[in-house]
Amino acid sequence: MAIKDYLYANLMALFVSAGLIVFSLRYVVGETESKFLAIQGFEFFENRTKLSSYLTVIVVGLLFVTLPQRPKRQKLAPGIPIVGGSDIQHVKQNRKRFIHDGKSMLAEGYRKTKGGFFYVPSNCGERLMLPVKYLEDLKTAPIDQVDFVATFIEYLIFGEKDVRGLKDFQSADVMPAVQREIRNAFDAAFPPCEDWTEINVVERITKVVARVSSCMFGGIELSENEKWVEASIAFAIDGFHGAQKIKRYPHVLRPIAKYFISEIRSIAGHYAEAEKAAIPILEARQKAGEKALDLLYWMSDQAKGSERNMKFIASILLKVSFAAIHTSAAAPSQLIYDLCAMPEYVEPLRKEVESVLDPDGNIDKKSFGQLVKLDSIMKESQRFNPLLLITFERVVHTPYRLSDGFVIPAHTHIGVPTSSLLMDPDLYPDPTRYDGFRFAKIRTHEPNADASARAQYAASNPSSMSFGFGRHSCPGRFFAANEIKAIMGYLLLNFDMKFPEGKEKRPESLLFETQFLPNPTATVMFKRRKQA
Ligand code: HEM
Repeated sequence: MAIKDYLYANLMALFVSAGLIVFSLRYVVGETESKFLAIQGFEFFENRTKLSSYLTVIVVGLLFVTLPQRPKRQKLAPGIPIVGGSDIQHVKQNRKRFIHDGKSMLAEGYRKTKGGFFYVPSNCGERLMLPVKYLEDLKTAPIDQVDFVATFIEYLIFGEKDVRGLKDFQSADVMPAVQREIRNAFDAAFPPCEDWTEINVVERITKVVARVSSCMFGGIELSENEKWVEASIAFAIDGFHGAQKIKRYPHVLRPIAKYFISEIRSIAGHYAEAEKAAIPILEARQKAGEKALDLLYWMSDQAKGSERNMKFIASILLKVSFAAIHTSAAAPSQLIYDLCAMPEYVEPLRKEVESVLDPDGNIDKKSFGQLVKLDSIMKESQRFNPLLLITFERVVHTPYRLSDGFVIPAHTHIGVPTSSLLMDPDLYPDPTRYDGFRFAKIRTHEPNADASARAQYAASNPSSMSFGFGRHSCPGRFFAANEIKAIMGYLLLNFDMKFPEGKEKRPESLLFETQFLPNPTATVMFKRRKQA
């Protein structure tokens, strides 16, 4: 069976490899003249036998080295419906459809099964969508059986590293420095906006977020390092595009193919930039015995054994930026679009932010929790435009039995259809109505402290799955919540905004596989407010 799977999945690779072997063997016996190689001036290979031996060794080595990486064929659990039909023709069509229409496919599966099990075809096989009642069973499942890391094709490029420890980092302490940096970041990323000025929202807000997040990562020295900030933005983009390109290659060829993909080749440069930025900061602190409140200090302080290596710490910093920047930039971008479409929310939010400012014009540590309306509209904005349609994504490697006996077959991508849950009328009454203060009302009127806590932006629970759940739930969500509040607070107090004339429709989000991204080309007019 294993051999059959392997042949099936890597047929093309085997053809290519077999071709190369035949080619090299023919070379050994001297039946082929290589004019091409001669023209290209490969004098190095003066001896054809040598060349053929190299090729043979490379190809055979490649097959052996990559043999364990073969994809496993998936078996489907009996009786579970597949969105769009279960005959192979429809499944194949729907795998393609999922790339740009996954949201409605998930909604269909969720509606028809009333939140039960269903499969949704995708290019990583038929993904099994789980009812949320099983999250408790799975949240502590052994990592080698219910695997989080395997869901990220980017890890092929970046390598793996468990960064869960991040949840213990106290990000609230860096918020005063972060707020000072927000002013600098807007000055650098935004034009003066003395009059109405048209700005590409996603591009500029990503720059602001990258800089502000860098302040949390490594203080002002890191956030003012333009090369680092650029590298941290590009790392995620190259990682994403590189991963999309490498996915087109059979597993057996990926270890080689990655050297021919420009985005993946650029990644080495981003690591070098991370080292150039982080190592001098770490060294200076070590020399001076200096403590700091940022993530870099915290990581170096927590590092044990081989982790104490500065290059290693710099690489982790870059990987955290991958998880942090584009995710946190999406939220304010979507909220800006919402506020331009529903300007009636602007004044109440401004008033709330003004009411908690300290004499320096900052939001202090405790006051972030008092921004109930802002927190609420951030959550409502995320409910309508969740960054990820599916969360709690895992790969189940071996058959996994749930508490009621249902067995998830081996080699299955599982997940929760978050975008559909967020529109479930049993969880969110009148779900298609945008009610910016829906969660603020719950927090103000709900006597039950638990229900009130569940209505917070950073909550992670079976009805609020945007930050995942369980042992891999997003460790950066509390920082993200405060960072987005501080950025939106600054924007609300310092800018008026509106859609450009003739483009008043809220820009639609861009759907790609499981991602639902803020429209990357949309623009908004900004104008600086006159300070009283
Ligand atoms: C609004 C912004 C953000 C969103 C929507 C978001 C969403 C998520 C989601 C859905 C997961 C997977 C959880 C699961 O499958 O159970 C995750 C994991 C992760 N997030 Fe976030 N995230 C955000 C911001 C951040 C920030 C600011 C940081 C870092 C400072 C961060 C660091 C991480 C890390 C390191 C993981 C992997 C955790 C692990 O390996 O166990 N995220 N995030």
